[in-house]
Amino acid sequence: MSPPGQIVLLNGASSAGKTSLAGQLLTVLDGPRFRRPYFHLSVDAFGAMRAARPTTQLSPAEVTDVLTRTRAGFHRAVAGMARAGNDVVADHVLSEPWRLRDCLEVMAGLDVVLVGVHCSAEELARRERVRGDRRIGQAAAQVERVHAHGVYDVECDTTTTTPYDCAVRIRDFLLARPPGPTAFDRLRAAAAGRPYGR
Ligand SMILES: Nc1ncnc2c1ncn2[C@@H]1O[C@H](COP(=O)(O)OP(=O)(O)OP(=O)(O)O)[C@@H](O)[C@H]1O
Repeated sequence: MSPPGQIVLLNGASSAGKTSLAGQLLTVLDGPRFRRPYFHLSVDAFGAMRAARPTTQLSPAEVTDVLTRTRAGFHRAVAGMARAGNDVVADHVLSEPWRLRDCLEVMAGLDVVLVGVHCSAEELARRERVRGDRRIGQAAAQVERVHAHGVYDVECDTTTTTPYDCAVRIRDFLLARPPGPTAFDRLRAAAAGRPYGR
């Protein structure tokens, strides 16, 4: 079996530009320093795999259970791909604390690079209006919860930066990663009540 792959985990509100950035990353993470092709695993794509049964047939609690299982399965699929030796760009919305806790647990022992994908509230609302398939204001309402844990390895702001330039910023970070604990290391230590450096 190959050595485990790397997980580049993009976290940001809806419309922050995660999908666009992931597409660029798959192109930019190339060349002699990136010997294996990255895969893009998207939480939205996992949702789209579900049978399109009308949710009216399910109680609100059942809908919540389906969505929770979908996301828990996504976390395990991302970890499984990496454990099989694949490098992965995963995009997610860490808007509920359990999602991050679950990723910290199921991705234990793997190299995870946590990327904060930011965007201004005004630009999020503009994108929602253009897309037409998102409720206006939904993304801005998520922002605080999505970034509540406050720790990243690298961050980008898509408000005025193109997906390509954000991808180059992340590539440059990966090529010159500082030594020391990763964001996931620090979040795990904080969860265990022993913050790094104390
Ligand atoms: N850096 C950027 N600059 C300008 N527009 C962008 C940028 N990134 C994404 N967009 C636009 O914003 C919209 C949402 O982008 P995208 O689907 O990549 O976001 P997302 O974070 O994956 O959203 P969701 O979580 O809702 O699927 C698209 O119309 C896209 O073209």
